[in-house]
Amino acid sequence: MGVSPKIAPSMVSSDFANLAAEAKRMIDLGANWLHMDIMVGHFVPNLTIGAPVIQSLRKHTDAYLDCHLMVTNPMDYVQHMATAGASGFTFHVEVAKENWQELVSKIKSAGMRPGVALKPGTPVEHVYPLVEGTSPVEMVLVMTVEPGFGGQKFMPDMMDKVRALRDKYPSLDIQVDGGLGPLAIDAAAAAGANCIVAGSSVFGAPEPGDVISLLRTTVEKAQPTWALRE
Ligand SMILES: O=C(CO)[C@@H](O)[C@H](O)COP(=O)(O)O
Repeated sequence: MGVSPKIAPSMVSSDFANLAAEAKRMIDLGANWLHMDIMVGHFVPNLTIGAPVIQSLRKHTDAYLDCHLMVTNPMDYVQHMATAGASGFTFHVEVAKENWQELVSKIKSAGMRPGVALKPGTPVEHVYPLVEGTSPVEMVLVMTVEPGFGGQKFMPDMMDKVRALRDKYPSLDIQVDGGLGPLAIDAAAAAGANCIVAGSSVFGAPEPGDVISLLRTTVEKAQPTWALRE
């Protein structure tokens, strides 16, 4: 199995006034990626950060900045995010429509890694063409809450999507995001997720490093079972 666990604290749960220090703390505690939620008041009813904050953070870290764009017009943000120093650019399939190939090419040409996300109500089949295209995405993000806010409850029904993706694409990065922590990780890892986003469970823990390492070891233990199931 070629996919390694990638644990990505969701920085929307961090202290934004101390973002550089929070980012360093997470990487020092064993995080692989930093998950950056870009919300601009449409597509989701919340506002967080944009390219200027990514640019500021980039001056303080060389970590992989895994950017999830909850926007209706992802194409408009590709160059801004690349210039700011984003590493991954994940857009939503619900807004990608027929121009997704151009969007993926643009993301790659700008030097970022493309991913596609789907909301809880979106059938998993909608992302298959983007994984199988001539210029495919490199990660699928299965939302396990309605996007927009941290601290919501994990939706176990979404694991059918993760299982379907893992059975179809053994070496694809499959990310889950929303309500992940010590209680939900067993289900997510067993289904086949290897990229784990966790906000409140990490930042709210007395020992965030213990949560990061539990998330990682649970994925590592589940990995050998993925190829064995019927
Ligand atoms: O993108 C989102 C929500 O839209 C997530 O990244 C959450 O911010 C994760 O937070 P928790 O559910 O882990 O608290």
